[in-house]
Amino acid sequence: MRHEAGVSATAPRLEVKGLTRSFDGRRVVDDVSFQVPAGQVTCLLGPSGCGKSTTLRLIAGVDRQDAGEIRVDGEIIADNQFHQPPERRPIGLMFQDFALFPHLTVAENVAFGLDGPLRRHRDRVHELLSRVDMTRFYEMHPHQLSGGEQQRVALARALAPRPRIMLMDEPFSGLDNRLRDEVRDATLDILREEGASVLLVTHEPDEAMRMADEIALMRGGRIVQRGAPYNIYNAPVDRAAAGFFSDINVIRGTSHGALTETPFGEFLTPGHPDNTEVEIVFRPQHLRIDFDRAGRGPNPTPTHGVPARGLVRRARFMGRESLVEFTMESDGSRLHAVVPGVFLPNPDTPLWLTVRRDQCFVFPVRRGEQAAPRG
Ligand SMILES: Nc1ncnc2c1ncn2[C@@H]1O[C@H](COP(=O)(O)OP(=O)(O)OP(=O)(O)O)[C@@H](O)[C@H]1O
Repeated sequence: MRHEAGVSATAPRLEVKGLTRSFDGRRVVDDVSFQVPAGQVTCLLGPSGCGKSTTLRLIAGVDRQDAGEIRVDGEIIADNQFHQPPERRPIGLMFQDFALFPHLTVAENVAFGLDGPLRRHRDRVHELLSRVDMTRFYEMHPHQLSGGEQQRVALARALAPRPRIMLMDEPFSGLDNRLRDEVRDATLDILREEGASVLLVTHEPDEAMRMADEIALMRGGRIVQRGAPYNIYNAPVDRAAAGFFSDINVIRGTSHGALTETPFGEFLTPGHPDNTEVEIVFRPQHLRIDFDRAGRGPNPTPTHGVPARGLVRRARFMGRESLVEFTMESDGSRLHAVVPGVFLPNPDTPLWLTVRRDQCFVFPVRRGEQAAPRG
């Protein structure tokens, strides 16, 4: 590692600044900067192809950036001149195709990244296997283990050299749903106990919300938003960021005097100049449903505004909740509601809908963006 004068004792464990990488003239990682503090989990979250894995590969050192720098505990491991080889970086890797070596036993696999033969590392290997609850498999070979067990051995192997940072690229995607939650939580506990900082790549918002202290949302090679899961979910920077975490409803209107008229009454749209088109975005769980009483709905309230009538298009039971799709009488647009438990009204049932005002996000309409679907 290149040592520099003035390295701060409180430097982040991992710091990435202005990282850029192009392939065939296309920037797939574009000026990416973020930090991972010691002992914390940061998730790079984004759709397929947005540059998450490439970012991870640059940090691992298996690929080289065109520009930018990477520091660990304040010390440069890669910049425009210097490139520390991957095996010298204090970084552990767990990738999707985490394949264990089939001809080595579980213990030999775990000892693989340590210098010298297994007999010199028996204590450390035992400690790691006990931590992942796999000591009884010590002498076995990978083909004798289930997917989840192999995953745990892979974690023990990655942890063996005591990496300061663990890079994980969709490491749980090969596991079935129930096993995944279990392995995910156990892995996180172990990584925290070991004091490793984690950078996890995933395209699944649920996984990021479950694991991350901080989420860095990526799109088109750039980080578009960073923050704690709660903040990213509840204060998305734009419509796409809101829509990445759940279905969303979108109502369009034109702002006049910081107000926008909609079928649900007027919405406050401060900061949007007169005559700009805006989108009012909210999640399906914030669309409230009331029964039709002789052609009337509930009275308007400050929290829910004015009710608007919709006809049920279809309703589906999803297990813990029901998803009801409406066609709005006012303009034929479609809205979705999520209702806890079982609620399966017949198609064409008229119902009244209101929107939780404090759960709405207002964004300017960008050129080329699609309008909400119509029924
Ligand atoms: N070695 C390469 N040569 C050319 N293009 C590449 C190379 N590696 C990645 N790319 C391209 O860079 C873009 C980003 O790829 P990357 O694997 O980083 O995305 P990702 O966000 O991890 O996606 P996924 O979730 O599907 O793995 C993609 O369009 C990919 O085709």
